[in-house]
Amino acid sequence: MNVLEVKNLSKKIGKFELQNISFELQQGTVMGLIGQNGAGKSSIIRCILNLLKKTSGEITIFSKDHVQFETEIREDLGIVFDELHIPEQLTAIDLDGIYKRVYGRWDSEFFFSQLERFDVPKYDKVKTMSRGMKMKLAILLALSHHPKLLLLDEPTSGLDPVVRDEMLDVLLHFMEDETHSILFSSHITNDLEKIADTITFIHKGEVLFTETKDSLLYDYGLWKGSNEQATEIPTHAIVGKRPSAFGTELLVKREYVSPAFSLEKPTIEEIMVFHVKGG
Ligand SMILES: Nc1ncnc2c1ncn2[C@@H]1O[C@H](COP(=O)(O)OP(=O)(O)OP(=O)(O)O)[C@@H](O)[C@H]1O
Repeated sequence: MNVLEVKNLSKKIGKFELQNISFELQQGTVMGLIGQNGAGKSSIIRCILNLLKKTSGEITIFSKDHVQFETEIREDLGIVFDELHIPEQLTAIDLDGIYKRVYGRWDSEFFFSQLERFDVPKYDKVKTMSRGMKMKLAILLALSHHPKLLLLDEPTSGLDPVVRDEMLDVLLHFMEDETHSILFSSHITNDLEKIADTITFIHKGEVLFTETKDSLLYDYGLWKGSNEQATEIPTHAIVGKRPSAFGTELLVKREYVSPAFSLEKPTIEEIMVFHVKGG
């Protein structure tokens, strides 16, 4: 069952355009939306949430139209942006009081237990918190009404590796329930490598591909060798090329390359960089 379906989404924003974006998020899975700065990831999430009005296309969440059933859908959605959009003079205690009135299923007990678990202070004003603290608070605010789908827009950008790891732990814990799903936009591909099941790659407002992480990492290989040896690799196998200390580094489609060539497993970051820059 798909919890989110985006079909032929188009949206013009100034000179930028999202063009015919389509992808599906299956229940119980995590999809990573990757792409360079300015590729259109945030705009897609904003269109899904109807914060940006789409020009055309169809978006359904839990099989319901995202505009027509917006209020109903919100109860089951947890949303985190890269900035915490709440008044800075409030404390976690104040926020509990506010969210309780917004969400029917708000769970104060869960919220306070998670604040304690992740060392987020209850009585401090948001403006006195570090960026890491604020992002942990943002995620806990998004989780404490027990949503079924999390939409996360660059939640780990600007965080140190320890806090990022803690955040991923929270998300992995959320995913232990198989009815839960996450759409997670990031250009920190390391994080996605840890938790994503599928990857949708956005480039200049278009979907370049959607693939499962495992097949993505299996389908591509990284070859390193001299410039001369590189000429033996069939050109249709080459996705991208860059100079290296050895001569040349190639990202190739494994299926078109003879097993005689030794290939390394690329990272998602390498797949992204070669696609964007190495053509
Ligand atoms: N209000 C706006 N007016 C004009 N152009 C905009 C506006 N908002 C976004 N854009 C443009 O839309 C494009 C896509 O931006 P978007 O924020 O969706 O990208 P992104 O992939 O999320 O990037 P990042 O990783 O930097 O957050 C960019 O070129 C941006 O300059």
